[in-house]
Amino acid sequence: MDILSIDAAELRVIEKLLDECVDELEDVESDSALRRITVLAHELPTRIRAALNDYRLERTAALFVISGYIVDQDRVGPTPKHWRHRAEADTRREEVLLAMVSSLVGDPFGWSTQQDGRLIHDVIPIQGHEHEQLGSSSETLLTWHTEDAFHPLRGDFLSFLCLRNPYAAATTIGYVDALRLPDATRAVLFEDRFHILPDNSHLPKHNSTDGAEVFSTVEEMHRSPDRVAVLFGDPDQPYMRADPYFMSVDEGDAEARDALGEFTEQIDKAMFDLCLADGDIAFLDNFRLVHGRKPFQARYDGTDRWIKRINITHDLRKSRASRPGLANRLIR
Ligand SMILES: NC(=[NH2+])NCCC[C@H](N)C(=O)O
Ligand SMILES: O=C(O)CCC(=O)C(=O)O
Ligand SMILES: [Fe+2]
Repeated sequence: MDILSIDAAELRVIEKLLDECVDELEDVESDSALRRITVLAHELPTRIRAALNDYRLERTAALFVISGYIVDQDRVGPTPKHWRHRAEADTRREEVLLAMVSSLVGDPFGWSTQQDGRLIHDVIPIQGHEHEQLGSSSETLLTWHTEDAFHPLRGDFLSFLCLRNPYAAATTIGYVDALRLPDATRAVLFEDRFHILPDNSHLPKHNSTDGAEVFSTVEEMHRSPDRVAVLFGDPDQPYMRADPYFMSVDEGDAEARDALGEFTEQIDKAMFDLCLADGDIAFLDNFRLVHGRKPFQARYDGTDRWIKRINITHDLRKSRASRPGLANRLIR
C-alpha cells in the first residue's frame, strides 16, 4: 500500500478550494457538477495530482491511501440508518472532495440497479442486513470480491472516503501479485470457464426504484451468466476478476473448479486488513486487488461506520450503449 499524508499547506489549499465551490454545486451527481468538479480538481495540490496520475497509470501499489483530510463530525451529523436517508446529512463537502480526487483517476459512474441509481454510495450498516452479503452487512464477513465482478463494464477503480469508523472495522485487501500458481492452473484461470452471478446489491429488493425495467439486463445475467476468465491481460502480470461467493463452473469441469479453489486459497492466505480512519481516502484498483470487510458489531445509534464510495472507469465510452445519454453516468 502507498500512503500520501496531506500536509498543513496542502490541507489549506484543499479547504479553500472546497470553500469556493461547495455551495454552488448543489447536486453533486448532476452532469454539470461532475464536469465542473473535474476541472476544479486541477487546482488540487500538485503532489496529490502527481500521485493520482501515477496511480492511474499503475506505477504505484494497487491500494493507495490519502490521509489527513479532517471531517467536521458535527456538520456531518449522525450516520443515517439507511442510504435512502442520506439527504438528512450534510456531506456535500466530502462528496465533492471524493468526486474531485476520483476524477483525477478516471470518470465516476454508477449503476441504475444499485442504491437507487446513486453515483456516490453510502456504505453503512443497515438494521436487518447484518448477515447479508452486502456492504450494509455487519456481523458477517463480507467475502472478498472484485467490485461488480459479474459485469463486463465494472469499474477500473473504486474510491472510498471514510467519514467515521469508531470501532476500526477492517476492510480486507488481497493483491493479485500474491499469487504463486503452477503454470497449468494459471492457464485454466485464463480461460472462459467461470460463471459470476450478479451480487445481491443489484437485486430489485435492495432498491426502491420503481419499474423493473432497469433490472432486465442484470436479471438476464442472472438467468444465463457468460463464461468468463478469472485472470486476464499480461500472462506474467495478470489482472483478476473474481467473487467466489457468487461463482461456479460448468458441471463436471473439475479442472476449473480446482483452479478456482487454488486461486481462492492463495488469495485468502494473502489478505490483509485496512482500517480506514476518519478522513482517509482510499483508492482500490479493481483489476489488481480484491476486497471485503471483516465482521463488526453495528450500533444503529448514529455513530456507526460510514464510508462514501465511487466507482471509477478509465473509459466512459465503453458503457455508452448501456447509458441512456451522454450526460447520464448510470449503467443499466
Ligand atoms: N462477495 C460479495 N459479498 N459480493 C458483493 C459485495 C457487496 C456489494 N458490492 C455491495 O455494494 O453491497
Ligand atoms: O465496508 C467496506 O470496507 C467494504 C464494502 C464493500 O466492499 C462493498 O460494499 O462492496
Ligand atoms: Fe466491495
